[in-house]
Amino acid sequence: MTHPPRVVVAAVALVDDLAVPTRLLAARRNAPAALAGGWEFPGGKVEPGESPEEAAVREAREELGVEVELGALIGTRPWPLGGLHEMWLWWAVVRPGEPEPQPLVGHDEVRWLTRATLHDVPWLENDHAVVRHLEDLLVRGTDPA
Ligand SMILES: Nc1nc2c([nH]c(=O)n2[C@H]2C[C@H](O)[C@@H](COP(=O)(O)OP(=O)(O)OP(=O)(O)O)O2)c(=O)[nH]1
Repeated sequence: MTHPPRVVVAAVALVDDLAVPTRLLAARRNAPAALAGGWEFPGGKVEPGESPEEAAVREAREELGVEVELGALIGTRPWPLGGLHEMWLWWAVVRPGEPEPQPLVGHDEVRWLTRATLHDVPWLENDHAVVRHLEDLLVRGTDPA
């Protein structure tokens, strides 16, 4: 039996520094109801005629109001998100001179997490594998007391 191809989602693991990432931006979804309140990586579906990289940059602009620079892809293949979607995820940083990321569209809060606080928010179920993967890659930064 064949299955329809998964919908491709492009997203960013926005960090403070590509070489030495110590904090990661998580965003809390405000819709749809089934996902609202869950934390995720800013991103969304790749549109026709767009590369996944272009989609990741566009979604960061639309959702957070910032221009980002992409780093390396995280993992060697897309991360499965349940049976319907798969997610390409890039390291990324906010470009110099840009404002702080804001929850403009799709989210009602954004929060910088460190390795120590990475699991303090309820990540979407489908993101648990990639979040565990990132835990090993985030450098232990100093948390505010
Ligand atoms: N952006 C993003 N989506 C995720 C993550 N984890 C996860 O399961 N998803 C799911 C939720 C959605 O079903 C799908 C992404 O769709 P979306 O609703 O964010 O896409 P979009 O911005 O293009 O929205 P729309 O215009 O189609 O409504 O992937 C994640 O970490 N980031």
